[in-house]
Amino acid sequence: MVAHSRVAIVGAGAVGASLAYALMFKNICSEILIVDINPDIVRAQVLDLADAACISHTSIRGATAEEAGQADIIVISAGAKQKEGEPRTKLIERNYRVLKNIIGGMQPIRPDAVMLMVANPVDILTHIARKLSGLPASQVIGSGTYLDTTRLRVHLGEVFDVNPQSVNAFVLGEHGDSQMVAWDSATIGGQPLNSFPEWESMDRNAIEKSVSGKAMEIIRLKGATFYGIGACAADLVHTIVLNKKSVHPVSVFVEKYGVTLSMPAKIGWEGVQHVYDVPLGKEEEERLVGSAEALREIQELY
Ligand SMILES: NC(=O)C1=CN([C@@H]2O[C@H](COP(=O)(O)OP(=O)(O)OC[C@H]3O[C@@H](n4cnc5c(N)ncnc54)[C@H](O)[C@@H]3O)[C@@H](O)[C@H]2O)C=CC1
Ligand SMILES: CC(=O)C(=O)O
Repeated sequence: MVAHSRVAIVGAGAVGASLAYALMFKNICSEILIVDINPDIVRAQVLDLADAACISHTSIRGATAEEAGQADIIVISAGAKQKEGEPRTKLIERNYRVLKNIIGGMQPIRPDAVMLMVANPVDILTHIARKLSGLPASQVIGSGTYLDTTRLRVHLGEVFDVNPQSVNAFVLGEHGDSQMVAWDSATIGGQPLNSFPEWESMDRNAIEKSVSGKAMEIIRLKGATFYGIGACAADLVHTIVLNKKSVHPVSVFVEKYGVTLSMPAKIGWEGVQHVYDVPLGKEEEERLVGSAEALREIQELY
């Protein structure tokens, strides 16, 4: 366990609770603070999670927004979620108000805190959180396409009969409808994916559709997604707390595109330490620019 590793989770619904559960069993945080506008949810989640925390080395308690502003890492998972058939961008008006309220309540935010946005639409809210919090861009990260990339790797792991963790392929751009897969740079064991015999027969459009549509399939079947993002967000917190300098696709302000979107980034104590420039084919670059444009249209409104 790391001594200075207090993590606040603002928004204690299904996503916040799944993150807390995944995080406590990593045994790297001294304390998890649970914050929500609904005091009954805070009490219920803390009571339930405390029974699990007893078997880990992390303590858990309810806290105020003001206390959350003094945590080392502040995760924001508060807000409305999509209904079946609704794009993530449809949530912006409601979740902008929620975010504004939360950031207002957390002031003064610790200047060295790292803020991790999870609520949707995550790229736009990450852009807004940076503006409202006044924190440097490198300290305000969105979970972005980490979850989509995980979904892609799970799918490719099945196609190539290999552990998904050994698939090096990224989903980039928006955590949403305009996202794209960087196929040309995808490798397994250092070997480009397009040199494998499976490449020709692989329906890449169908794979992209299945990856970007996975959230909606889960929402249709059980109303929400939470374990996948809980594990991804816990991994990002782990990377920050231990200064692991691991590379994950996260939402961050990217100079090259002038917007907040997902690119692979090296992550450690101070948040994003470096953003990598993935080599893209011409068509891929056009699609990523298209995703940036789609996001810019909305981000410019805030
Ligand atoms: N980035 C990603 O990959 C994913 C993002 N999400 C997003 O995470 C968000 C939360 O989803 P769920 O946990 O399933 O929803 P939920 O409805 O279970 O929980 C949301 C929580 O936010 C709280 N909340 C609302 N306004 C608040 C405020 N002003 N201050 C503090 N707490 C407030 C509510 O009381 C509720 O407990 C949604 O926006 C959803 O779309 C969900 C899955 C994946
Ligand atoms: C809900 C959502 O954003 C996801 O599962 O990808």
